[in-house]
Amino acid sequence: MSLLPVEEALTRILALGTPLPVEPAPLAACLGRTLAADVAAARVQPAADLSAMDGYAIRFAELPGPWTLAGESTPGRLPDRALAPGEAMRIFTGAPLPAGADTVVVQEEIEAEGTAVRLTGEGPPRPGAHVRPAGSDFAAAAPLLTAGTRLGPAHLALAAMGGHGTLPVRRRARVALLSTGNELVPVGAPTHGLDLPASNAPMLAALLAPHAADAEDRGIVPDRLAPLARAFEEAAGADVLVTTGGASVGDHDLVRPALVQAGAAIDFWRIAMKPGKPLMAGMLDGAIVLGLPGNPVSAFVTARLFLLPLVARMTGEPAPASTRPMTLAAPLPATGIRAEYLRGRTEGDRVAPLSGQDSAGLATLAQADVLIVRPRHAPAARPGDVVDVLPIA
Ligand SMILES: Nc1nc2c(c(=O)[nH]1)N[C@H]1C(S)=C(S)[C@@H](COP(=O)(O)OP(=O)(O)OC[C@H]3O[C@@H](n4cnc5c(N)ncnc54)[C@H](O)[C@@H]3O)O[C@H]1N2
Ligand code: MOO
Repeated sequence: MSLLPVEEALTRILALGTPLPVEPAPLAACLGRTLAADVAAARVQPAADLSAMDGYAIRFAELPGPWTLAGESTPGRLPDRALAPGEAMRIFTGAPLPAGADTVVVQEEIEAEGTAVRLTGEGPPRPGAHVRPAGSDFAAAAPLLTAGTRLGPAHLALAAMGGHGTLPVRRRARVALLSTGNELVPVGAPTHGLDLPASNAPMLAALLAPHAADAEDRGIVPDRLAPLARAFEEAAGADVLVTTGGASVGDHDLVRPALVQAGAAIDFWRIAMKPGKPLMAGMLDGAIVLGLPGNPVSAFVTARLFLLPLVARMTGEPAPASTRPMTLAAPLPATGIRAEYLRGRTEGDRVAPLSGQDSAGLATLAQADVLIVRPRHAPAARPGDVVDVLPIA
């Protein structure tokens, strides 16, 4: 039995995925997304010289006054007249300066009685004081955001102020999840006897969520060829079809034959890793198919290693964190023909494997914050040796 090395499996899976089209998405849907094209301002900000304070618009050269009151300026509309010599206009924060004015005196330094406006304080220190000049935030067509920016709240606000209600990002990936197995029952349903909650679907949906991928749970399919093939045909409209279970060599492991019956082209099956050996990849009617093992930990590890980088490539999002070196706090045995991904827990700058590495053990998975990556044919490792770890929490 030949098992594909992990690196080659990843290369072949990534080769199946092409970046999804760039489309305008509403700002509310863009938080955390990666901008797919440069964005320029569609307007000038501020659109005119605006007051930064509540007070009086004057000519700086006419200080220290006094002035005659000449109407008022409020935000959102231009004053209906210019400032004549010797005049001051009442003005509010965010309101445009009348033509002829160049400075604002704050109202705390003014005494106004009827139309007489008098300076009571020191007055503005320089021409242009308390004025936000037109275009001082950004000019028309100014570059606002560059492609590749991970969009945060401030970027979204800047885009909105720049006149944009949408931003160009790659379309989110639609990932159909199919759980296979006669023993499975929906999550949260009462279990009788040997019923098993289909825990892989919520786990995979949660893994996918930060990577701009929407999981569509297509439910549970029994281990029978015809219903499996039918479910695969129906799910093929998704960008990626992910199955869990039925991927191994048992008599009830029918995912591969059912995929073939549905018309899928299988790229590879079975890889040199533990857990995760029965991984399968292929194409079905334009959808990429990943057949993950049913064991919950095997499904988690293969999704982390192969599914997440695939959707990140398709959606234009950064690939999930890669490995980093760390010092081992406990010994590890030599590995064989499969690379091993052990649930580990870090403490300070050291990492230790958790006890109990069975592929079905979710309690251990929930305690782990990294996978300790051990290459194939690695010699035994001792405390103090450096190993690669992959963050999972
Ligand atoms: N003779 C051999 N037996 C097995 C081999 C092998 O090479 N030769 N490989 C083993 C390895 S490695 C793995 S991993 C498992 C995976 O097999 P399958 O992908 O066919 O998974 P199932 O048999 O359907 O299920 C395994 C296990 O996981 C439970 N399960 C299935 N689906 C879910 C789900 N959606 N949520 C939670 N748990 C699920 C299922 O009940 C089983 O207990 O095969 C070994 N066998
Ligand atoms: O490769 Mo399996 O995933 O060890 O249990």
